[in-house]
Amino acid sequence: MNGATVDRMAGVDPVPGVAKPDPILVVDGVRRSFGGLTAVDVEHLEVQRGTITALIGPNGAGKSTLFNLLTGFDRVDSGTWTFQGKQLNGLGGHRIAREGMVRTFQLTKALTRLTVMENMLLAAPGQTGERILGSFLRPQWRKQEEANRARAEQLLERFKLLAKKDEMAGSLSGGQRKLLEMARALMVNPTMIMLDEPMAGVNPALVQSLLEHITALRDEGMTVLFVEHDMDVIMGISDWIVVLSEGKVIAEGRPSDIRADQRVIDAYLGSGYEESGREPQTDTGESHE
Ligand SMILES: Nc1ncnc2c1ncn2[C@@H]1O[C@H](COP(=O)(O)OP(=O)(O)OP(=O)(O)O)[C@@H](O)[C@H]1O
Repeated sequence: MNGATVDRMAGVDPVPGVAKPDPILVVDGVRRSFGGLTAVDVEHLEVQRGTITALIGPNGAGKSTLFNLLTGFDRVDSGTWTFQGKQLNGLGGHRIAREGMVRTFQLTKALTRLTVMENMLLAAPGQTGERILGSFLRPQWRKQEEANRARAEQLLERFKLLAKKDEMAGSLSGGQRKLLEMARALMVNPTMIMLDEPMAGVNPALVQSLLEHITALRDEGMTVLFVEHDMDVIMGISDWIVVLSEGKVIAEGRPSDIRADQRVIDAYLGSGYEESGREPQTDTGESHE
């Protein structure tokens, strides 16, 4: 399961902005400021199809903001990005999800007062607006609903949540909510999944299971981009790591490249990381998304 056992990035130089052989996502000149603060300033970034890529960096580096911009939950000040060759600027989150790029949130968005199944069905394609049409085309609508329910059951089974399908999402543990969040994201059958801190607040017993789910998605051909602070997780499953600091990509490479990169050690990992193999000293407080 370790990204290091197969080099999916063979021949790619560990240089910020480096071109990839088969990029699914290409970001150019994406900038976003809040008042006088430049939160994101990414000159060029490519994400290789079919890999697990980690986006790491200190608190406030701009990781969540970049996720929000690319997935249509915030607007860029300038810049463009393409997903599978299609420019996504200006599209909202639902449209972008329909293009095949979905994301999860740092603080899970599971609706606590709906059941697990209801949460899944809400994430299904065609949930917004199409119900009105559905009232005129009821048989098709019912067929769609049945297909959505079947897919939801399949995914809940995969994520070991099927037994909980009629329970309120609010009754799930933190880790189970993360699993539900992943299952929900998969309802639209995406090509790429972006996970914002999938391990935050997860009981260690479930971390391994989440890791296996993430690597399984990659092994089935999906592209995974994830933000995470846990260095063991990052180094263990990533094919490639992108390091953001003050909104800019300061390094990218394989885990072995990143571990040895002096700029990354200075900006994020801290001296002593290499010897101890420990997590960097960072506050992972979830004050915002
Ligand atoms: N809506 C907002 N309004 C004002 N400032 C914001 C907003 N969102 C983010 N910021 C600021 O932009 C910078 C980047 O924040 P962002 O949340 O993207 O960082 P991050 O790398 O995801 O951090 P963390 O690891 O703590 O989640 C921070 O200085 C943050 O305070």
